[in-house]
Amino acid sequence: MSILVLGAGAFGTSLAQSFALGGAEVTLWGRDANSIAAQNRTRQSARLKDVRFNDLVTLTSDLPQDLPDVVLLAVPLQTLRSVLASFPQLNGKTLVACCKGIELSTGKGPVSIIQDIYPDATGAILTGPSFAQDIAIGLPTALTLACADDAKGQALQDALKAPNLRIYRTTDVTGAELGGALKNVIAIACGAAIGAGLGESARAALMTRGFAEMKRMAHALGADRATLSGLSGFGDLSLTCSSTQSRNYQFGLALGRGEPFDPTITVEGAATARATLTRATGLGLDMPITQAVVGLLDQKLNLREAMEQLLARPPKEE
Ligand SMILES: NC(=O)C1=CN([C@@H]2O[C@H](COP(=O)(O)OP(=O)(O)OC[C@H]3O[C@@H](n4cnc5c(N)ncnc54)[C@H](O)[C@@H]3O)[C@@H](O)[C@H]2O)C=CC1
Ligand SMILES: O=C(CO)COP(=O)(O)O
Repeated sequence: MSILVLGAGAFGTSLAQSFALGGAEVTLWGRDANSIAAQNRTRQSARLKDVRFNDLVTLTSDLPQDLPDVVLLAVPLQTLRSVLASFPQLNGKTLVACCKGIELSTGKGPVSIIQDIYPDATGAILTGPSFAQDIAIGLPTALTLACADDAKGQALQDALKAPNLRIYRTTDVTGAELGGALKNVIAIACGAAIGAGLGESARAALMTRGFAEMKRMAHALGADRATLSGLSGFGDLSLTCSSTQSRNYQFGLALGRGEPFDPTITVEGAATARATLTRATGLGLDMPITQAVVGLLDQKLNLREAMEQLLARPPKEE
């Protein structure tokens, strides 16, 4: 079995390492030729601590014409369309999105983006509660693989083997995409609440009511509510809203403390909050926490005002 991983950041590196440990020959492609050459020389990951590449991982910055059938796409969601478009040899392959978010310019998730560019490809998404550093050092992790065609999903599930990964399967692509995308927005809200000293009770309220927003949007877009209760939804929401390993949560903490945040760090929830709010407005959905996050990002609200707005909403049934 051979696999290509596009994107040699944290997540791409961890998946390459894990599937190599499972016996696959993995090509890990990164755009930065100098960094790839250095990692090839040292066999140490530049992105993850204490990770020495397995011998079955080949690093390259030069994508061959002839590609393996299974390609994992581990680049930030907002760059996915342009990365796909720059490699026409991806046409017809099984393309597995390993990114979380909603595209700002179209309101689409990663599998729809894949289908836009390569209608003949098989699109799927691998998502769920997983920190790259944990995966790369072999800690046990469970993920969701969503593919609309169940037979192809099953073949992919069989192919993607790693000793520390347990991969569950679903055909609900929309539900899996939305869970992974929207949990990052709620994690920013939770980080902001903790950063501003509003306390653990406030965080629990934001997580729970944030989950209600996630399910509301998923239902409106035809997803199965049960998917949202699984690894890709509730599972990832609970991890991301409670761990300082999460960059979305860290970004929220900085917002809440009024501190700057390194703009080069991948924080998918920021663009996704804006894309989600636009989509929700179009669908006539009430998503007050997402709206508050966008207000904070756009500096139209401060944290006290955002909390006051949420608390002053008319009473309703849970
Ligand atoms: N880091 C983690 O623990 C996890 C990350 N993810 C998801 O994986 C996706 C990627 O995130 P990370 O690997 O963590 O981010 P990262 O910031 O560590 O790496 C992103 C990689 O994408 C590359 N990249 C950025 N723009 C590019 C472009 N235009 N063309 C080619 N390459 C480009 C960068 O050079 C970098 O190597 C995100 O959607 C994230 O939500 C999912 C689960 C866990
Ligand atoms: O998606 C993740 C955990 O499942 C990683 O979260 P961050 O992108 O917030 O670091």
